Amino acid sequence: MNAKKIGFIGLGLIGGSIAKAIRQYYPDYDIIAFDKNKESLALAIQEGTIHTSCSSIDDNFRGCNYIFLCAPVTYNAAYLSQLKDLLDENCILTDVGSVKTSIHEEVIRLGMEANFIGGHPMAGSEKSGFMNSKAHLIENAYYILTPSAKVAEEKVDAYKNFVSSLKALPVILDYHEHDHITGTISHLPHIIASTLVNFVHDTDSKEGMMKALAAGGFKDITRIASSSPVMWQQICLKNSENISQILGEYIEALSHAKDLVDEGNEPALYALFENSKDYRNSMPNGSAGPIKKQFALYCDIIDETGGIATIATILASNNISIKNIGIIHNREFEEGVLRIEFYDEDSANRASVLLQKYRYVIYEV
Ligand SMILES: NC(=O)C1=CN([C@@H]2O[C@H](COP(=O)(O)OP(=O)(O)OC[C@H]3O[C@@H](n4cnc5c(N)ncnc54)[C@H](O)[C@@H]3O)[C@@H](O)[C@H]2O)C=CC1
Ligand SMILES: O=C(O)C(=O)Cc1ccc(O)cc1
Repeated sequence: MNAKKIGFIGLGLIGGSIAKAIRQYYPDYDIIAFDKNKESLALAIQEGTIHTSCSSIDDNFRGCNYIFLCAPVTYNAAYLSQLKDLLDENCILTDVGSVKTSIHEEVIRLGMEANFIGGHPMAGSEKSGFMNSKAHLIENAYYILTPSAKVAEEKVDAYKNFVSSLKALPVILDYHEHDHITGTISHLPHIIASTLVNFVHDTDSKEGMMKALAAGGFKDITRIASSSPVMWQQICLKNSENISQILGEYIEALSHAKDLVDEGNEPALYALFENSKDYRNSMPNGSAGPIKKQFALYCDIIDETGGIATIATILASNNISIKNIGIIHNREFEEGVLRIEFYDEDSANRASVLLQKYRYVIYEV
């Protein structure tokens, strides 16, 4: 296959991860990038992820087969006009933004539909920047494509195949539908997480007891409150209609929950938690989806020197690699447990069987 030229505008967590995946699967492709952060570009050159770092959207971008817009959503749309005269007829112009209607509207306004296929990898994290990017970030994750009305079928097929070749799972969606779906399953949860964290901050005592005692449940549902403020500011500005409507409906759901508490409505409160438990448990547990599945188990451990080393040795001598390991102290595990994270499900299952053989008590959460 002919080596292709790929351009990136924005080389942070997502741009960097896609560039690294391309470098891994297509080592001979020419990758060029522009980012306002010069240090990221220097690091990407040094690591061999990109060949050319650009100080603006300049002539280097001519002749690209693909151009990925990977900056926060407002900037992606703002850069389209600078790209217009640099695109070949065959170039596939795409973005990775979390909101799609606004960029499609700008593409239509500028007459760039024949080149544009919107994109959105449903993978990421609360971390940002090139230094946190990873070649396998999009692996097994759904990758939504929103083709423009006037883009040729062959371009859509080529892009779908390219996404699959990077081990992501392409899904075609209408861009309006995309913004309603992500408004509900991604944008609303981020707003809930951030307002909840701020609520604790604002209502906590001077001594910060709430902060000190915040348990696993609070931390689980607020992890994403640590995400990039500029990215989420721009998502809220660009998907405001959907988010406002969805927030309105969600506030009604919260208000209904308050009514049940005020009434002391036993059956309805039970049903609230039973329904959520059943539906949450029915969600696929594969690695695809916005939150990558973590393959972790929890293990009781006596707090003594060498305790962790013994477990690490048992696992290592059975060729099971540990991704992360650490002691957790919270209300669920009063005595403190060891949390061990693995790279895949098979390793987690083998570790569980093995450690139980050595009489460790294992919790799979
Ligand atoms: N973080 C996540 O989990 C996900 C983010 N996205 C989308 O991906 C896009 C990028 O997000 P991340 O990579 O997470 O953010 P990031 O903050 O890690 O990367 C953004 C990059 O764009 C650069 N940048 C910012 N403003 C710029 C400008 N005006 N000109 C040139 N470069 C500029 C930054 O220096 C940074 O390197 C956003 O549109 C976001 O909506 C999509 C899926 C997941
Ligand atoms: O960290 C997480 O779990 C996320 O939710 C990441 C994420 C953030 C923004 C997106 O548009 C898609 C995925």
